[in-house]
Amino acid sequence: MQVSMKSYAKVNIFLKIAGKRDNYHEIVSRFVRVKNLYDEISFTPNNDTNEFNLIGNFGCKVEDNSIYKAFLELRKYCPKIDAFFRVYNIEVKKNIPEFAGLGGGSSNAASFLILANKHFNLYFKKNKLAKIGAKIGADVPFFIYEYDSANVTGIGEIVEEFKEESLNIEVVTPSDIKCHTGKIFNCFRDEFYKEITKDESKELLLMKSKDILNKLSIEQSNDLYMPAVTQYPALKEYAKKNWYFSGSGSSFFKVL
Ligand SMILES: C[C@](O)(CO)[C@H](O)COP(=O)(O)OP(=O)(O)OC[C@H]1O[C@@H](n2ccc(N)nc2=O)[C@H](O)[C@@H]1O
Ligand SMILES: Nc1ncnc2c1ncn2[C@@H]1O[C@H](COP(=O)(O)OP(=O)(O)OP(=O)(O)O)[C@@H](O)[C@H]1O
Repeated sequence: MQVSMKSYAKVNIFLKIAGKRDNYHEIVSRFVRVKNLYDEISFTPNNDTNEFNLIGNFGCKVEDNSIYKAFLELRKYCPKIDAFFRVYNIEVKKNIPEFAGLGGGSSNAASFLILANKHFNLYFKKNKLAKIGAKIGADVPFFIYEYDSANVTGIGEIVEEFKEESLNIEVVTPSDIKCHTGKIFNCFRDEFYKEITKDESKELLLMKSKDILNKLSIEQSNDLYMPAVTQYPALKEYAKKNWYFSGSGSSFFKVL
């Protein structure tokens, strides 16, 4: 018996900083799922290692993997999953590039929690799964709710569905530039710090994604763009008209 689900990428139509919270930043952002770019996560039988077994093309050790971290968090609420994952594998067909501003690791963690919630009949509600997910990464709550478009605030834990037409998004990820999220937030804090006003925030959160991109430049739409270009100057070569920057990068995207 096999269970599986798609683990989508996301882009940030806009990402503005609204304040600081310890060494994190409060954000005001529109997240949109990219329906044609996803990993596939499955629980598959025949794990003969008698321990947690994660199969997939990752750039990090198992103990640093967001899926493993999600497993450890969920096990606190449901110890029986330990025995299950000694005889079942977690297999991930990776398509989302890492360090790309596409939420790959966060999306995988959320998909693991959603799949396990169903498979083990835990009946945890979305807000409980989102609370568990928030401990693993700031973007995990967005993926837990499974909205196509959402307004995300707080440090990523406040997720409100935004109803709009389904968007067709094209993504380009420079293969040779790996953007470290923490490094880019720190550069923003040190060299580019400013906070969005309440009025501007209110206006953007009400606007359709296409209208936002027609109104704002790449620099205006994402506060992390200039810090990213400062840290990784080679990004400039990829900046083209009507292309925008997702999260902390390195990906650019276009709404078709
Ligand atoms: C840039 C975004 O991807 C936008 O969607 C998110 O804000 C970042 O989400 P993420 O990659 O899941 O971030 P995490 O892995 O939780 O945090 C990585 C590092 O980014 C910085 N960070 C992250 C999120 C946030 N709201 N403020 C921050 O300052 C912190 O230094 C943190 O140590
Ligand atoms: N399941 C996973 N899939 C991809 N990367 C993962 C995973 N678990 C941990 N990581 C690690 O997380 C780090 C960042 O990867 P991730 O893909 O989440 O960054 P990102 O694409 O920049 O996401 P974001 O949009 O949140 O910044 C890398 O070191 C990567 O190896």
